[in-house]
Order: sequence, then structure tokens, then C-alpha cells
Amino acid sequence: MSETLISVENLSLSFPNHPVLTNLSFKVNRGEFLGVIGENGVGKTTLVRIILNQLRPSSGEVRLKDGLKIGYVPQFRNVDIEFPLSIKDFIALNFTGIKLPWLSKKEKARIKKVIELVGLTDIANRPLGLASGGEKQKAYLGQALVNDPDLLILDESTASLDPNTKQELLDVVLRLNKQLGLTILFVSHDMQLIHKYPDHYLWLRKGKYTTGAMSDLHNENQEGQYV
Ligand SMILES: Nc1ncnc2c1ncn2[C@@H]1O[C@H](COP(=O)(O)OP(=O)(O)OP(=O)(O)O)[C@@H](O)[C@H]1O
Repeated sequence: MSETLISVENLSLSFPNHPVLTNLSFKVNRGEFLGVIGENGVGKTTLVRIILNQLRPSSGEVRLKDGLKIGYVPQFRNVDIEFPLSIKDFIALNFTGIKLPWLSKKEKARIKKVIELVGLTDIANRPLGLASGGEKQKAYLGQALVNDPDLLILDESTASLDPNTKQELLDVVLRLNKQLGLTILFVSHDMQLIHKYPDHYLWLRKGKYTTGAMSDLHNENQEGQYV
């Protein structure tokens, strides 16, 4: 049986007079590619913030495997054209635990490896400000990978990219999942991407949710009933 990285049990969260998550239970196992879907405002980002320990639930609990390392890829935000750092230096920014004011050989090798993994080797020395939207998002993906996480969270990380660029980014993520066994939690409301990439889903709706293997998603309607 595969190892459980995240276990969510009876989780509820209400903002004042505004219930968002109600009695939510699910697990994320190592190696899974979980798609978290649901309409705007249903609580997807709230769930991510609870997992990242930025918000405390009203009741229930989220248990993370001891020492679980999480990498986070944010929603696309543009970087000023004059942003001075190269793609390589931008990725290196996220290294934690650096003891020297310069990078060790091992850290440099990790940066090189990550740049290869996200497919930016040819332009690693280009200023990030001059990179395309898709390349910038791959650089954020690289930042999320430098500390060698067990789990990658992508919160609407493909929103506002064009359709081909979305797929290109998710092709990289899928490769990380299949070849390196990296566990993925992908938040999106893009049903086309959700059908194509994840192997499991968690579908949040107002006051309820459904979860299962991707093959079951085709049988569900908007209300969570099997059709
Ligand atoms: N700190 C807060 N205080 C009060 N209400 C909040 C707070 N944070 C979020 N909300 C509300 O909780 C609900 C869920 O927000 P959340 O951002 O989790 O939704 P979402 O599913 O991620 O939506 P989207 O797809 O639009 O990003 C929304 O109605 C939002 O306005």
C-alpha cells in the first residue's frame, strides 16, 4: 500500500457567517496526481492554505507525514521587463538552508538539474523579465523544486496562460509525477486539463464534495450524482 502524505479528516472551516468547507475527508498518497476542482469561491485556495498551515480549520484536522516537504507554484503573475535576475538566479532564490553567502557545488548541481527538469537549460542565463509567460511559470516551477519536495501544490498555476502553454507546463509536471514519483496537488477549474492530467480528483461543491479515481469523474454530474 502506498504511503499517505496528507490525511484530511472531517475538516470544516467557516469565515464569520460564511461556511466554506464542511466535513471534508480525503487522503493524498505518495505518487498520486490529484486534481482539485470546483467553482469559484467554493474553497479550493482555502483548503490549500490550511494544508500550508496558513489558516486554522474550525474543526477537524489535516495530518501531514512527518517531515513532508511541500513545493508551491503560485498563480501566474507577470514579472517586470526590467527584473534583473537571470532565470537561474531566480530559481536559486528559493533555496532554504544555504549556509554560505554563495552556492556550494552540491547546490549548483541541484539548480542545474532543476533547470533541466523544467526545460529551461537553453535560456538559463536570460533575464527572467525577458522570458515568455510559459517560461516564467516554468521558472516558478523550478523554484518550487529546488528543495526537493515530496509534494507539489499548483494553485491555478496555469490560469491566464494560453492553451498550448498550459499543456506544456502540465506535460512537465506529469513527467515529474511519472518519472520521479513526485506527488501532485493541482487546483484548477479548467475541466479539459483536469480530465487530461490527474489520476484522482476531489470535486468541491457548496457544502459537499466527491472524490475518486479519474475514471469515475465522467459519471458525475454537477450535483455530484452518478449518471
Ligand atoms: N480571510 C477570509 N475572510 C473571509 N472570507 C474569506 C477569506 N478568504 C476567503 N474567503 C471567502 O471564502 C470563500 C472561498 O474562497 P477561496 O479563495 O478558497 O475559493 P476558491 O475556490 O479558491 O475560488 P477561486 O476559484 O475563485 O480562486 C470565498 O467566498 C471567499 O470570498
